[in-house]
This record gives sequence, C-alpha cells and structure tokens, in this order.
Amino acid sequence: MTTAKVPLPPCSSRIFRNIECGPSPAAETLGFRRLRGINVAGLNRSLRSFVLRGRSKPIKAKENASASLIDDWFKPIMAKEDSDTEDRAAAALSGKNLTQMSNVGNSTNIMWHDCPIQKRDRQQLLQQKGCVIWLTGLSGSGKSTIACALSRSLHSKGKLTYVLDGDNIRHGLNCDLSFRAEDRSENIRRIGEVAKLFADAGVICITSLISPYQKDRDACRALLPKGDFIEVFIDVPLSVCEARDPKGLYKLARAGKIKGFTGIDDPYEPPCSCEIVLQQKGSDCTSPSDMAEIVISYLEENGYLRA
Ligand SMILES: Nc1ncnc2c1ncn2[C@@H]1O[C@H](COP(=O)(O)OS(=O)(=O)O)[C@@H](OP(=O)(O)O)[C@H]1O
Ligand SMILES: Nc1ncnc2c1ncn2[C@@H]1O[C@H](COP(=O)(O)OP(=O)(O)O)[C@@H](O)[C@H]1O
Repeated sequence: MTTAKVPLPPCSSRIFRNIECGPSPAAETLGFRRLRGINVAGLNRSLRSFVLRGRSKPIKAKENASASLIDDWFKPIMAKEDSDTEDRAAAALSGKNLTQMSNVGNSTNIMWHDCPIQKRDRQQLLQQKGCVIWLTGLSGSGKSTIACALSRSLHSKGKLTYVLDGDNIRHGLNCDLSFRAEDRSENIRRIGEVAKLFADAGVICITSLISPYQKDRDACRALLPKGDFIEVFIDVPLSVCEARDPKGLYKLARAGKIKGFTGIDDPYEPPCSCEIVLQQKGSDCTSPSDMAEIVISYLEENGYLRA
C-alpha cells in the first residue's frame, strides 16, 4: 500500500493531523480494541465515517498517531473511572442512549438522549458547581438589585452566572402569562425548568421572581439535585416595599387600578424553611452588595465556587 502525506485538511481540526491517504483501515488498526466492552465491528463503520467526513479520498491514521486520535476523541470519557463509562461511550458512538421510550405529559414515544459531556465535565471546565439561587420576596424587596449585585461580584471572581428575572422573562418566553394564580404557577414552573438547564450547564443561575406560593417553589426545588436549589428569602416588610414603590405599582394597586397585586390583594407565602434569609428592618439597612456577600459566603462554604 502506498501512502502519501497530505497537507492539513481545510477543516484544520486537531484530530486530522498526521493523517495519510490510503484505504480505510479496520477499526482494530486504529486501536479501537482498547475500548473494552464496546462492539468493535459496530464502531468500525461509524468511526470511519467520522474520520472520513468531508474528505473526497479515504484516509488512514498513522499507527502511532491513531492512539492519540482515539485518545483525543475519548479523553473526556476515558478519563472517568465510573462504572458507566463504557455504556456512555457506546451510547455516544451509537448516537442513542440506553433508556426506554416514554410518555411525558402530552409527549408520547420520546426517548432521553444523553451526551458524553456531562454536568461534571462542564463544572470542571468552569471550576464551579452549577446551581440555582432562587430569590423570592415582595415586589420592591430588592430581588433584582441583589441578583445584579450577586452576579457582578461572582463575575469579578471569575464565576459564570446568569440572571433570570421575572419581569424580563415576561417580555419573551412568558409573555402569554398573566398574574392569575395559575399563570404565576406556570411562570414559576417554566423558569424553574430553564434554571435547571442553566445549572446543568454548570452555571450559577440566579432567579429573581416574586414566586409567592410555597408549593411552586418546592416544585422547582424538586427539579434539582439535593443542595443545588438555594432558596433566598428577601424578607422586607410590605411597608418598606410600598414606601420604595420604584415603579409606582403599589400606588396603582392601592387605588384599585391594578387588581391582584401581591401583598395588597394577592397572597405572598413566606418560605417556611429556606437556606438564606436576607432581612431588612425599618431603617436598619443592609446594602445590596453586603447582602450579595452573605449569599457568596454560603456558596463558598458549601463548595459551589470550586469544581
Ligand atoms: N399583579 C401583580 N402582582 C405582582 N407583580 C406585578 C403585578 N403586575 C405587574 N407586576 C410586576 O411584575 C413583576 C413580578 O413578576 P414575577 O414574574 O416575578 O411574578 S410571579 O413570580 O409570577 O408572581 C413585579 O416586578 P418586581 O417588582 O421586580 O417583583 C411587578 O413589577
Ligand atoms: N438593600 C437595599 N437597601 C435599600 N434599597 C434597596 C435595597 N435593595 C433594593 N433597594 C431599592 O429598592 C427598590 C426595589 O428594588 P428592586 O431590586 O427593583 O426590587 P424587586 O426586584 O424585588 O422588585 C429599588 O429602588 C432599589 O434601589
């Protein structure tokens, strides 16, 4: 067999380096046998097509380059010592996962699709733990201000955050929802699901919603692994919030021009047991950045600021 060196292919992907022209090799010659428990015959076709994608001529990896080619491709998987590594690798290669077909809500015949790069890999990359900091409190209690102070401070420490603010999300994803009880619940459910995705991405997700009902907050907590839902009650009396009234909404609510306003003619259920309470009493005023530091201390103490 003749082999000729080819220049780096146009895609300039790292895995295409040290590649020579020649007939497609058997999977074994690429060192695939090193992957215990995986069907090598099945891999042969799928991996060759991966290597060959975008090429007009078949290519062959050099004997000594092949190991690094495979190592690069599998490094995130092979580095793990978990017992599920081989299953995950096989699933990644087949493009399917090993779970069953299911029905969820109105979605029938759906199957969960796993990816070999998982939350822990992203956390390793980001050097932090994905979680949800759920700020709850009356309108005007300081949720948005504290969320921003928290995000700013964590950002300056090199930590990746994202703020989901109720007001903002109601401009897009949740613009179909009103302030009736069932719509508030749906608002919170959707934001809980989005926050869960952010946490799974390894991001410290900060939500800023009135979220007046305990059962809705509990349902969001239940979406996340234990410890990853950090409920923070911004405990500011109605009288203080009303005196602040930055948007003039309390005034409108008192005048009867807004119906069902939280704290006026709609309920707010304070958390009965939450991770952090940030209290503001009368003239005893803690600054938003000091409040943010209290939350950051909690994150530090509980290991969320390292992988
Ligand atoms: N009826 C009524 N009740 C309470 N709040 C009202 C209402 N109508 C409009 N607003 C404005 O909407 C903001 C609250 O939205 P949220 O998505 O956080 O509410 S909820 O969690 O679904 O209850 C809230 O913003 P914040 O002040 O940031 O809390 C208000 O500005
Ligand atoms: N810790 C604080 N001390 C004093 N004022 C605050 C504090 N936090 C927020 N505020 C002020 O209160 C008002 C309402 O804050 P905001 O963050 O909009 O509350 P929410 O998002 O809960 O409606 C704003 O004018 C803000 O500057």
